[in-house]
Amino acid sequence: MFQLRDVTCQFGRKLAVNNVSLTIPEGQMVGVIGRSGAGKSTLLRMLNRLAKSTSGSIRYGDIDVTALRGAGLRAWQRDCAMIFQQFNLVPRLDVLTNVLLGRLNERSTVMNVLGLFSREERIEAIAALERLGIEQVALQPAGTLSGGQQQRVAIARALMQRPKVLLADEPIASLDPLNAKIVMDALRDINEREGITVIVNLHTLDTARTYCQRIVGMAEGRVVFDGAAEHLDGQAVATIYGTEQAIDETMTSTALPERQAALARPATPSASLQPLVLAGL
Ligand SMILES: Nc1ncnc2c1ncn2[C@@H]1O[C@H](COP(=O)(O)OP(=O)(O)OP(=O)(O)O)[C@@H](O)[C@H]1O
Repeated sequence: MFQLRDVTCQFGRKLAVNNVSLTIPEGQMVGVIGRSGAGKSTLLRMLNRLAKSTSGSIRYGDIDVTALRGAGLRAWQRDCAMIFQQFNLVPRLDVLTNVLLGRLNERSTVMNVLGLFSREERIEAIAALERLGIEQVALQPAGTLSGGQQQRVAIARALMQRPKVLLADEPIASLDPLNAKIVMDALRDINEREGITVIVNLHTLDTARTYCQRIVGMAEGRVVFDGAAEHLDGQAVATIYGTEQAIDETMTSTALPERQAALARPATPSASLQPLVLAGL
């Protein structure tokens, strides 16, 4: 489990995250919400050490995350995968290679320099793509895919890391509601089936309510709400978003009419061997 004690991150005079203490048991799906600038991204980035805390302690089980360096830090960043709003794929490389890049940290430098991936690694990458319903695009350049497809590739790449924790920094902020639903369903499925802890920053309140067992609300760097979705009442929302006015949650809704929702369900993975053949297996 994660244990954060009095964690602070300061940029110059700006306190991006201010004295945050949280305990996150393994296997939870946690939504972090708050206004722009509340400190959500900085909090997530400190968890996998893309950002360094200024003070306080972050532990994951026996690991003192804040003290990690070198090989220990690389191992942690493999265990703690992250996906981003802008997908961060290599657009000119094909989808399969992008997914295989999730394995780079575990391989020898020679294998990496030669760009060699084993048959087992390729099969695992195809299986990850199948699970997300996009195995048919395995050999297309990643940059030619739609945003929703690209985010699914990013999730497949994260799965290749065999992570213990999946951090998602506004993964649906650039997607339309249909693709947002596909991506959030995939994150929920990974959380439920593998028991991987998922911590996801969200702008849309109703998405947090629908998908997250636990919601953490941030305002000006501090945690101002921490509880179950059903306890997120009007007063809590006003504290998080700093407004007395009721927020119209349907404005940013990811809820879909039933017909569109049916379209959003990933197709059953095809029994066809075509992607494997295409991938040279
Ligand atoms: N590298 C940085 N250097 C200076 N200031 C930063 C840096 N990163 C974040 N900040 C500042 O810290 C505060 C928190 O930023 P952060 O990106 O964590 O907020 P956020 O809640 O994720 O916002 P958004 O929803 O817009 O992404 C903001 O005021 C931001 O300008």
